[in-house]
Amino acid sequence: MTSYLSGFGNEHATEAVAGALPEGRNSPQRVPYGLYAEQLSGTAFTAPRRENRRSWLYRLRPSANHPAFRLAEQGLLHSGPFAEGAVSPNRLRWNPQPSPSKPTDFVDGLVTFAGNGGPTAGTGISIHLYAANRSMVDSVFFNADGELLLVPQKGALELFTELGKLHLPPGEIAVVPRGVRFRVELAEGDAAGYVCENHGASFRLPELGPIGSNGLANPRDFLTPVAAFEDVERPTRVRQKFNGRLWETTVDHSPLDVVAWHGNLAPYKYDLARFNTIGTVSFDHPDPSIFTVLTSPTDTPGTANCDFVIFPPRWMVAEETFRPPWFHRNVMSEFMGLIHGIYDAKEGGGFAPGGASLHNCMSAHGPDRHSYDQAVEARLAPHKIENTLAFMFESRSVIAPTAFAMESPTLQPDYDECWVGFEKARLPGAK
Ligand SMILES: O=C(O)Cc1cc(O)ccc1O
Ligand SMILES: [Fe+2]
Repeated sequence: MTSYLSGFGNEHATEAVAGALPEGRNSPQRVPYGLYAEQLSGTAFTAPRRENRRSWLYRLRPSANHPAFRLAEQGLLHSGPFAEGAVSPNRLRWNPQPSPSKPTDFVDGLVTFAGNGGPTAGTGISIHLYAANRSMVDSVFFNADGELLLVPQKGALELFTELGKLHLPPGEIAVVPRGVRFRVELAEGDAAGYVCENHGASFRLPELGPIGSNGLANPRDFLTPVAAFEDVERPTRVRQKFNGRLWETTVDHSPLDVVAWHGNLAPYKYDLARFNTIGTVSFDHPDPSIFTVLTSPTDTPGTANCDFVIFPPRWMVAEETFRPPWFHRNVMSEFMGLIHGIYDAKEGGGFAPGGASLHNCMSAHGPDRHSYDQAVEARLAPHKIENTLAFMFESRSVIAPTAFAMESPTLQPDYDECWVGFEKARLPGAK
C-alpha cells in the first residue's frame, strides 16, 4: 500500500522511522540515529518565498558519497539545442511507437521526439516518449536538466523515489523534481507513455482569474508520497542526465535511503479524472487554456514555457455552435498525445492512443474533414464526450522534432490529407 500526503506545493514533514525527523531545526549537530541531513534546492536560495522550493532529506549516507560519473551509452535520449537543420513547418503526426524487442527499462526506453530551449539555457522543454518491458533493477536515475512530467499511456508504473513511492497508472500524471533519484518498476507488464522534461520554471497550478477560488485541478488532489526507504547494500547503477548527456556511476548501496524528509520540493502525482472541467454553457468553443492542469510560466505573463492541457470526458451543450476545436493558427506551438479513446477534432482516424502530433507556431490546423462534416450536421442536443483522454504540451517557442522523429517510419506521410476536400463556400451570386 502506498500512502500519500495531499496538497499542491505544500510544506510536508514525513518520517518512515519514528523519531528520525529532527525537531525545531533543519541541521542539528547530531541528527537522530546518525542520519545525514542534506538540503535539496529546486530554486535559487534567494528565490521569492512563493517560488522557493527546497526540502531537507535525512538519509543513511550522504549522497555526496559516490565515485565520479562517466559518460554512459546515450541511446536516443537528448535535449536542446534542437537546431538539427531546417525545422519543418508542416503539420506532423506519428503512429504509436513499436514496443521494444530487447529488454528495455524506463531509461533505456526514452526516445527524444521534439523540444525547444535546453538545459544550458534553462528554458524550454524536451519531449520524450518511453516504451519499457522491464523494471529497473539495482539501478536509479535522476535528471539534472529539469523536472520530469510523466504521462503514462500503457501500463502502470511504480516510482520508488528518494522521497517515497508513487503508484502511477495511465490516467494519472506525476512530476519528479530535478535531481530526485528514482527507480521505475513496471506494475503490470509493458509500459509506454510520454515525458515532458521541463527546463524552465517549475510547473504550478494556473491562475483561476474570474473562475474564482475553485476549479480546474484542485490543489488537494495532488499527492506526494510519505517517506519510504530501502536499506540495500548491493552495487547500484546511478544514471543521470546532465546538460543533455547521460552519465553513470556505481555506488555500493541503494541511494533510495532517505528515512525522513520535510519541505516543499517533492514528487507528486495527480489523477486526471479529478480535473474539474469547465466549459461553455452558452455558445462558442472556449480556448483550450480552460483545460490547463499545470503551467510553467516565463517572464511574460500568460505566455507559458509550457502549459500541460488535457481534453477529458465532458459535456458539450453549446447552442448554435461548431462544437469541436475550430480551425486555427496559433503563435504557441502544440505537441499532442492521446492516452485513450478518440479526440474530437480527429474523428476521421489516424490519431491513435500512444501516437503524437505536432502543430508548430502558425501552422494551420483544426478538425479533420470527417469531424468537420459531423459537427456541422449534428443536432445540437446536450452530448457527453466519453471514454477519451488527450493532452497537449503547448509552448511559446517552436517545438523542433528530432531527426529520429522525422525519420521514424511511424511518421505519417499523408497527414495533410485529413484537411483536403473541403467544399468551397458559396457566396450569393458567385458561379
Ligand atoms: O489543435 C488542437 O487540437 C488543440 C486545441 C484544442 C482546442 O479545443 C482549441 C484549440 C486547440 O489548439
Ligand atoms: Fe491547436
